[in-house]
Amino acid sequence: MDAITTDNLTKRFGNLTAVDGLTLSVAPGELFGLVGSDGAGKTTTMRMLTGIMDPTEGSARVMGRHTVREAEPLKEEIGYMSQRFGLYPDLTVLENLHFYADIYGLPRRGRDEKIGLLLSFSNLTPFGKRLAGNLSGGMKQKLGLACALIHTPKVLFLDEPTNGVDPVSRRDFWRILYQLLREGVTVFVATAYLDEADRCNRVGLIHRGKLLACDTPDNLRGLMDGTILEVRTPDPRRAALLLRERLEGESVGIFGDRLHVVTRDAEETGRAIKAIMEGAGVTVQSIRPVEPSLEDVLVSVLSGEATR
Ligand SMILES: Nc1ncnc2c1ncn2[C@@H]1O[C@H](COP(=O)(O)OP(=O)(O)OP(=O)(O)O)[C@@H](O)[C@H]1O
Repeated sequence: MDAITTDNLTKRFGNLTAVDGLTLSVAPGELFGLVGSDGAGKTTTMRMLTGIMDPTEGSARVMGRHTVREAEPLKEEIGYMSQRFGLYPDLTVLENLHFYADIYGLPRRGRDEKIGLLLSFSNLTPFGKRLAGNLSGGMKQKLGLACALIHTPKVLFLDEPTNGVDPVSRRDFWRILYQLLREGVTVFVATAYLDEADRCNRVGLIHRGKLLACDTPDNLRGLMDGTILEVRTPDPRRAALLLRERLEGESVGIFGDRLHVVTRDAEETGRAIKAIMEGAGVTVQSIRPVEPSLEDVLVSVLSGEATR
């Protein structure tokens, strides 16, 4: 049995279709990433999968439970960390965990052991008595995760769990997720960070409610049409403006201090880039073909969508 299955899952708000005919399945123990920009439909998908919101059309099952007809028993199988996860800032770390233990009706016996385990698992043991409101952003996220795990769920839903968290805490958070995976938990994570998507077993790219592609990160990279030329220059912004204006039909993206140009003819385009930039007095440090990143794939799939 799959951990998650959806069939034509759809949600409309008036004229707006927030989630449009989503059909996918996630295997038990899999780490699945739902990737898309703001407003793509990730949160709405999560709300339907966790039984909080009913679909307008279609259906979903999680651990075999129908998300509408069996919403109550479903809640025992899943943990959900939403974007505005309900931590109580005036309660301590320990009190927050006890609060969630009460909500899930965790028996008194064994409760302290479970909370102790979760605290050490999330590296929060020394902070048990600190008010949640006084925790750093990264620690808040870890406490949120610990609370979502209080009842030992089989499937964990995380909605942009590391949004706004510093890189070190993000890495820490992912280390904890990998540990959960080793324990057999299925993780469904929504993220706008493509480096995080790259850590998933499979990734679904969602845009305007539609699933545009769904595969392993490697196979998604294989979807790239053409070669990526990486251009290094001290002035990437000016170079991008110039190349966008002068290179016909090629897509030009800025990736930090580099440009990525997608082309079907690497040699010819490489020569053209050099001539255009040098002609305009913009220094070319190097031009070389590179492996596409997931971000390249997303940009390429979305630009294909835009011209459709
Ligand atoms: N309750 C609602 N009523 C009306 N429109 C809504 C509602 N919830 C979401 N939407 C709209 O549905 C679309 C998808 O929103 P959703 O929150 O699912 O996207 P998202 O990918 O999670 O983005 P974000 O990360 O910004 O939350 C958006 O256009 C949003 O404005």
